[in-house]
Amino acid sequence: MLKVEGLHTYYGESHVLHGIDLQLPESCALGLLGRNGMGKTTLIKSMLGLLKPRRGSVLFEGYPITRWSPYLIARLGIGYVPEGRGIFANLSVRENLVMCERAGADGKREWTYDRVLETFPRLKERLDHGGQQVSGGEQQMVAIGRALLTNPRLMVLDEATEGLAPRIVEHIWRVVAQIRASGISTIVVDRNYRTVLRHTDRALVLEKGRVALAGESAALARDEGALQALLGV
Ligand SMILES: Nc1ncnc2c1ncn2[C@@H]1O[C@H](COP(=O)(O)OP(=O)(O)OP(=O)(O)O)[C@@H](O)[C@H]1O
Repeated sequence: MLKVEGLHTYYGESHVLHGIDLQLPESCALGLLGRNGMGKTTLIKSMLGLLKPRRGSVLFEGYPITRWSPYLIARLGIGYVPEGRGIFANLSVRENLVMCERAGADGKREWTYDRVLETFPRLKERLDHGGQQVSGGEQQMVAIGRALLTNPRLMVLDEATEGLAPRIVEHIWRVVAQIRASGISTIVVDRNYRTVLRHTDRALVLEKGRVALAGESAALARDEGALQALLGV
């Protein structure tokens, strides 16, 4: 479904990604791990057209999407929940959701406005609130709901549980599990690596813009020593 080869990305002269390779098969959940500043968000943005890699290639469903515009990449069926959520402050919760509702690239409409509200019942009482008048957890639910309403084939979640209360974090992981069970491929970035490994099939650990470790999540979870060396504080 997704294939990244030899990706190099710079901010000006600062060389941040040093030749990343990754493959994501259909219906696979991939965890992206690494300490702060190791390049996870840069990698995601480089795959989604938000940053232009200087070298390397990205292939999604057979389309060579390297350097395509983000909106064209999104239309191929990628739902993105960005770090910081990206909620439109001047739109209500309802408007934030409704504006994104559309059939997927395959014509299916499995995720509807009503289904999103069933998944996140708290939002039902907040529909007329401004996008940024609601709590951080509710904003995160809007961001996830909005991405699901595009009926994506691949969901990318960058730090979706960052700074949220434990009960909300659990809820979000349950929704991630539902998304995964429904056959949508997922890429998940999160600080809690043990939880990421429980919710994914494969994972890779970035260190200074390079893949330091990659493999099946269950196998990686048994290698606590290697994980601590790369991710421990
Ligand atoms: N806009 C930018 N301009 C210059 N350097 C940047 C910019 N954004 C990120 N960087 C640098 O690129 C490197 C990778 O950052 P990135 O945000 O991809 O890391 P990350 O693994 O996602 O970490 P975090 O969890 O902190 O978001 C860091 O050294 C960071 O300082």
